[in-house]
Amino acid sequence: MESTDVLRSSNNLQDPEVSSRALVNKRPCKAFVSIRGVNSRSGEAGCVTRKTATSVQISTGPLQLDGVFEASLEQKELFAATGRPCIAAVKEGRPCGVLHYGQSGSGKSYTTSCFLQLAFQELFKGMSQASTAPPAAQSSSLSDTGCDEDAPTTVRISIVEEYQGKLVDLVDPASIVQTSSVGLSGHSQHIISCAQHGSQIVAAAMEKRHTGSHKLNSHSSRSHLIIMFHVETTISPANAARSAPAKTSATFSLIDLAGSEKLNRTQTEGRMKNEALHINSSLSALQLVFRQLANRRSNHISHRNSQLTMALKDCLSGHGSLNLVGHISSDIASAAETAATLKFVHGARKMEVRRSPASSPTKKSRAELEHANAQLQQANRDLAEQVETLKGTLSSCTASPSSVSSRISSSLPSGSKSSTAFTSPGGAPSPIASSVPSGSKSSPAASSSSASHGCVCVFEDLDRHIRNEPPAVTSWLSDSADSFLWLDEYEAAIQKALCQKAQQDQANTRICQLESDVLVLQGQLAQAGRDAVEKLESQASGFQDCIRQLELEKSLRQQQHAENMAQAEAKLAVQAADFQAQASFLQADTERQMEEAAADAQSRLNAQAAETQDHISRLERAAEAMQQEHAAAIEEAEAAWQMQVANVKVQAQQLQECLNTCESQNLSMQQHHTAAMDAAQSQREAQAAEVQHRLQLAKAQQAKLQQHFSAAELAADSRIHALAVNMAEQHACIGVLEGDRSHLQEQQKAACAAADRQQEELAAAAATMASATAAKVQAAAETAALRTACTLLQQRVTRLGDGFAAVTKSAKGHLVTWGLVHPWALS
Ligand SMILES: Nc1ncnc2c1ncn2[C@@H]1O[C@H](COP(=O)(O)OP(=O)(O)OP(=O)(O)O)[C@@H](O)[C@H]1O
Repeated sequence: MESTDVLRSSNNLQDPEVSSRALVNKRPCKAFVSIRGVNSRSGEAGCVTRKTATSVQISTGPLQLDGVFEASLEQKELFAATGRPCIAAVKEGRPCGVLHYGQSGSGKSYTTSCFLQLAFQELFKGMSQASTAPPAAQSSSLSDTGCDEDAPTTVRISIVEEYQGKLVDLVDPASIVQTSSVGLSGHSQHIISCAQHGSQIVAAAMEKRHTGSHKLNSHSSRSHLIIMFHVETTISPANAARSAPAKTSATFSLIDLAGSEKLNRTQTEGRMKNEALHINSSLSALQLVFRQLANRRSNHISHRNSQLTMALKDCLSGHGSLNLVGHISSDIASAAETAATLKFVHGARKMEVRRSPASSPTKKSRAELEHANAQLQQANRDLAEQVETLKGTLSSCTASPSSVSSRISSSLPSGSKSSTAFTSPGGAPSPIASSVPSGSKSSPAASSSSASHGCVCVFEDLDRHIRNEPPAVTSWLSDSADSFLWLDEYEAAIQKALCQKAQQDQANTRICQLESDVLVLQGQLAQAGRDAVEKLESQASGFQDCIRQLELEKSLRQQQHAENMAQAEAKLAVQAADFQAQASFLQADTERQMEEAAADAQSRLNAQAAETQDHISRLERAAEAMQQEHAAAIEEAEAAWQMQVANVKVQAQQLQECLNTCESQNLSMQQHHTAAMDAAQSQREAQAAEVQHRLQLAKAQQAKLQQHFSAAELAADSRIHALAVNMAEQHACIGVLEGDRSHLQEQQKAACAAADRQQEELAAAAATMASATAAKVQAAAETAALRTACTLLQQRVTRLGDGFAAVTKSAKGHLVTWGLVHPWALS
């Protein structure tokens, strides 16, 4: 269905009238996109691709739109689909708009500038087609610039920007642009006569537009640009015969929005950040209006939230229509912005124009009247300007006819400035010549010098002749054309003058018409004002009556209130007495009830006391049983405890015995060591004494021997001689003594060796004693360890005793808590 529509609309692109009708008859808003970046037809990857002529492919699937275009290839096609139908519609009197929306740097301003050139071409092409003037007049009305000055369509342009919440007229900055109930007002309007003229105005205005540079665009628009083409079309008589209005007027708005910006992507600061905030806020207001229009349940449309939405009001209400062009980039980095733009553009297709509130008779007629009044005032101003210009021209002609004549004569070829200028080729006086006063028949130059009223008379006569005998004048002019070429130019001048006069007449007629319209409107307004005043007066008198009635009602109600109060007081007194009686009755009743309750409570208490007693005895029995159980349990626990204590004691005794054994061992070791030491000492002393004794014996023997030797020597001396005999004997005796002495020496050596052995034995005994000492130390350490173990065991015994006491106590506590035993029973 959608694609068929689009096919049809693309066929209709060649026929603006048909497509414009379609545009108005269908949804008020159509959505298009222009993709920039990757060439989607080449199949390169991007966040969005062109699927068909009316759909795009995004990550979530295809998205249906009214047209999809490649920014780099299809600017003209985009204009043909969006701008051209609008221009055709606006010529039929229906307001239209093209809105360029998208992220910063997506190509909105670039496309808008292309659109402007194409729109100018389209506007003026349309004009020449619509013109009903004869071809000769058309060609003659084209000026040197190619501008069509006589076309039946008037195009006025206004260029306004919304910058930081303010509206600025970019063509005439002195104008104060405001919003009104019909959209924007107060902006200057400038008639454009041709595309070139329009381009010049736009170029001058664009220089004043606020722009700035940021990361995404070095020439970024900082304002929303609103270009309005106010188009007034005069419908030809043929059309008028079909009962169409003679004149239509509507506005075509071309809007280049500033780019929606994410501050972190553009990285703007200071003034530009502020601008971005304003831009985003007015874009939000626009999105809100679009959402409200798309939501059928929304009755209020917030056009007044921003100037931008007020500028679009015309297109989004009544018979208006809007073509929304979303500019997107297929660049992956811009995927989020592209998705947001597509969402907005696609959502806009659901919009519906609200006709009900706007078409309420009073509002509609008032808005229309205001609009018509504004248009008439503007037209009046324009016409007054034109009349002034024409008057100026005429007065200059009247004041110095010589200048006109001289202009005419200067435009004539030099050879033709003769007295035959106003005669026919055959010498016959031309109809013009015959009408020209005699003084002016010689030559234009002569006429300029001769008559002060010459030129005006010439024009008036010419006018009369042309009006009375146009065929004669035309045939005369055509006959003369070959021979007197200058007459062509003269004729052109005359034609031009006639045209100007006709324009003046037309303007005067239009002024009269407009003045009468204005008068009618003023009359209507005055009447409406009078009606309103009468209505207000009647309402005021109605209100007065109402007030009087209300006051009457108020006094009546006050009286009634006083009566009601008296009645209420009487009622209250009766009620108070009733209450008093009721209170005394209630008191007696309460006392009785209390007594009954007390008796009842007493009996219940007695029963409860008996029950409690019974319960107590039951509890006591239970407590006794519990106590017995508890005593048995305690006995059992104590027996277990005793056994445990006995075990521990046995262990302690064993340990003590072990300790005693160790100590006795230690003692015996000490005794053994002391005995060993004493034995060793006494043995050593005995040996030493024996050695000493033997030494003494040896010494005594040696002394004896010495004595004996001395006696022998003395005897020998005395017996020198005697001894000589006995010398051998003596020598033998000496040998024996020597043997004794060596024997004694050997004995001494043996005694020394025995003493050494004794010494070694003593050292061994000392070593034994040392090892015995070490064993004693070890035994002492073991004793200490045993003592520590004993202490620990004793502590454990103490702890176990404490634990047992705590367990017993808590068991008793539980018994008391559970009410199984009375505390006194435990105590
Ligand atoms: N279709 C296109 N072909 C070639 N160049 C383009 C095209 N569209 C945009 N550009 C270039 O890209 C740049 C940014 O474009 P433009 O200023 O139109 O973006 P913008 O959407 O209006 O941005 P902003 O919202 O910031 O004003 C300009 O230099 C413009 O010349």
